[in-house]
Amino acid sequence: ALSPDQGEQTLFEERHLRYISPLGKGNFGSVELCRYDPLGDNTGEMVAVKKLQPNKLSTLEDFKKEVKTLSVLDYEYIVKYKGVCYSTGRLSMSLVMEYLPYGSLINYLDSNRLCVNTWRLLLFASQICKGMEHLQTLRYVHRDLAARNILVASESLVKIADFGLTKVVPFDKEYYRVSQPGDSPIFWYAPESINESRFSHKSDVWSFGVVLHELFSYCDINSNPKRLCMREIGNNVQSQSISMYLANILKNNWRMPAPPNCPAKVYSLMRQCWAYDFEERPCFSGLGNQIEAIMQDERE
Ligand SMILES: COc1ccc(-c2cccc3nc(Nc4ccc(N5CCN(C)CC5)cc4)nn23)cc1
Repeated sequence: ALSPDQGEQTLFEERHLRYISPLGKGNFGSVELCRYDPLGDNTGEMVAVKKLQPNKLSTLEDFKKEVKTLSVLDYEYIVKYKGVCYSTGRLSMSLVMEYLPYGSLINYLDSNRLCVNTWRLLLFASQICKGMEHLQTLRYVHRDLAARNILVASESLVKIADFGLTKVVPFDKEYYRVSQPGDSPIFWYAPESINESRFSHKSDVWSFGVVLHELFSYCDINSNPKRLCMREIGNNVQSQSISMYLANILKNNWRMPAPPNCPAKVYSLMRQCWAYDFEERPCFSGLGNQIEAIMQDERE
């Protein structure tokens, strides 16, 4: 169990957690929709329960760090932590979070592209940007910012989820270096993350630029970052050398093209996030200001 000094842990009793349906699977384990119904009369609240499957990649220790990370993050653009559930007998534990009814941003945009206009895409972008700004104030680096990890709470609210890869930047450094990269989402990675496993707020800004591209592509599978990069690299490249080819084309200043009908000012934001030199990339607060300015223009 997490010791009491690691923040208050609301304990959910497994016997009151009623399984309803699967919400998704990842290399960490699975997330299920449950109703927490201690009264047993179906009046309990719906919750998203992330069950840990300890395997070679993710251990109980990693999971406890993820729980700790989420439990200290209390912000409107970050998925809400509710508590933990220790399963009787079995070693594992579950993370209990608020349930966001609209699901992942990818599914939402793909099935609502006709009724989501530029202004709403910019609203979502500004919310993600504010969420990232909050993470930065706590010296957290997300390391896996991608549309697949953004959840939709309502037609006008999205939240950042999945802090499985999040790390705290040491107080005496400006970056976090990862030892074993594992199965990394390299198509969302900044060059220094691909080449040196170096992660910082500025590498999160690079990934934010990729999320902007996903937003303005309405998460269309045909313009998915992996597909666009692999088309440039050549689909017949062996898998172990893909990151080297990707690092090369980025070094030679190739970048993903603007999504169809993407406003020039928005594509310019993406290109700022994709500056090769991380010192030239904007910070999240500066990005937030630029997005709000473009929203003003879109409003008129
Ligand atoms: C990788 O998979 C997940 C799945 C769920 C979550 C998660 C965490 C924390 C809160 C939370 N709320 C929802 N809501 C949600 C709603 C609907 C759906 N889909 C409904 C339609 N189905 C066909 C697919 C899932 C998925 C998630 N998902 N969710 C995170 C990662």
